[in-house]
Amino acid sequence: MKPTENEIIISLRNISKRWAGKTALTDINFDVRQGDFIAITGPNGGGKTTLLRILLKLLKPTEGNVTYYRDGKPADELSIGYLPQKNLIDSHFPIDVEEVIASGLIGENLPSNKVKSRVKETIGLMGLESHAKASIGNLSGGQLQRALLGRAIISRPKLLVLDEPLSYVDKRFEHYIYDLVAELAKTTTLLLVSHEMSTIAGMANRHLIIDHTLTECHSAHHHVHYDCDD
Ligand SMILES: Nc1ncnc2c1ncn2[C@@H]1O[C@H](COP(=O)(O)OP(=O)(O)OP(=O)(O)O)[C@@H](O)[C@H]1O
Repeated sequence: MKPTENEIIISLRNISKRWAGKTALTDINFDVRQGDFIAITGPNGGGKTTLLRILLKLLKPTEGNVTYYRDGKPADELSIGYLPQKNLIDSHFPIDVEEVIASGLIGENLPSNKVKSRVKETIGLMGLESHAKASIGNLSGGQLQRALLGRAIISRPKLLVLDEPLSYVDKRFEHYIYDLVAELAKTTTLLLVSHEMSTIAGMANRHLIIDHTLTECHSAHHHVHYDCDD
């Protein structure tokens, strides 16, 4: 599939990142367009998470610029839902599933009854009804992953950034997440980091390999070798 011709919502220009002299990313340039479903893959340590964090403005690049656009004009903010890699979460933080999911609505200024109904709906969507009051430290890896995915989607963001959404999720729920992502892709711009060759990356319309530099592939069969087939 060809990239969509819709308007640009994020542009990255000449992004480089170095940590203590070690280069994580070199001269990355790309645009995210509204309606894109972008799958990002690449070897361990290639810089995928670093790139996502720069794109989310959680991390400053050593060089280069990230610009958000709304209605074609540069904007300070963009509504983004983010599912981080599970190992970036402190699961000892004393917070329960309902609170984690509700925290995805911070800044939305919704009335409390609306917040309640959205939380309930999202908990149902994530199959976490029986764990709503469980502290996140007592969840299995897959349950925590679902709670974090619920937090990422509850605000119905314009862009959803998913870093390895299938890690820790069991086979049964994996299919459920495929279907959910397919459904979300109809209305939401998606950026998905996925290690392995997977059906989920096959749903994307653009495929990027990040191995310190960026390569955009024009077929979806590159995941095994981290190399474009074409
Ligand atoms: N906070 C940090 N301080 C120092 N170096 C870092 C930091 N975060 C990442 N790095 C380094 O930057 C490089 C890219 O890491 P990053 O986590 O972005 O890769 P990745 O492609 O997401 O890897 P993985 O597939 O293992 O998740 C690695 O060499 C890593 O050690």
